[in-house]
Amino acid sequence: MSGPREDDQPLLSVRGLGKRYGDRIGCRDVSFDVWPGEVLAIVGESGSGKTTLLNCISTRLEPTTGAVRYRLRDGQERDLYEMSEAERRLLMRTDWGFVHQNPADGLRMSVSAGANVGERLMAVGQRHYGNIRGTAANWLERVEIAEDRIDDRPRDFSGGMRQRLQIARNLVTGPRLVFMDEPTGGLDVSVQARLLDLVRGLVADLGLAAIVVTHDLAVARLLSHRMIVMKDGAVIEAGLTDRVLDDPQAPYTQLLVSSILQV
Ligand SMILES: Nc1ncnc2c1ncn2[C@@H]1O[C@H](COP(=O)(O)OP(=O)(O)OP(=O)(O)O)[C@@H](O)[C@H]1O
Repeated sequence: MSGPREDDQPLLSVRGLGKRYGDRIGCRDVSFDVWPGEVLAIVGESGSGKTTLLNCISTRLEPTTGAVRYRLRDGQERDLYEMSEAERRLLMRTDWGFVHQNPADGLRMSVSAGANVGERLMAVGQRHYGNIRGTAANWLERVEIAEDRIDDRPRDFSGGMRQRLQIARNLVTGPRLVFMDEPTGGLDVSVQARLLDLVRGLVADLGLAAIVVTHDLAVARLLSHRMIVMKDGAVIEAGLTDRVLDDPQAPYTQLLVSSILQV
């Protein structure tokens, strides 16, 4: 799959990004671009620095070195770490989504499914109760949650339903970029397959850009246009997903790919 490039400027540009935890390296000298409508996968084994990188580019963790630039809706490009805290918070609310591996981290477990989706609309200024509930109901349907569950709480949902609800909560405000941290981790294989299909369809329909962290090459294959492979905090290979998986260049990537094929 090749990424749509209807736009000639990247949405997000990461340059020379590094994060140290004391003497320990989280990630180092990472550079890449994400284009509008493109899905980028960050893959690598446990401890390779994927989560550190995702947190640094989504402003959840301040990098030690480097820059992350983001192109706003008005076309202006801004360095995320030169923005004020208030500007960053606004961006996170209006332009970005963040799908956690554990839905409990991204949902309010004790309020209804409808409210979980609806309160995000209120956070961006919508006030009309009927419209908010209507939009929430519509989004629940889009993520295949039955209409009669709208007043149920996510703590009474299955793992797959919770994850689909978290996705609806993130997409309802029409973000341009969504970060996903192992979005299918911890789910049964059949549930994973269905969720991946759903995410793939939604991302394509909405023309969303997404950055997906996964240790699972099958997830990268299914969702992403392009991927970067990390080892010991550094990017050791990057390219179109099909190219990297079908013809890996770095010995480490060859090992990763062949170990999956043997399973
Ligand atoms: N808060 C922290 N304090 C110290 N070291 C950390 C911290 N968080 C991560 N690290 C270290 O940074 C390196 C990268 O970790 P990171 O969690 O980013 O990897 P990962 O690829 O996301 O792994 P996993 O798939 O297991 O989540 C590891 O050596 C890890 O021990």
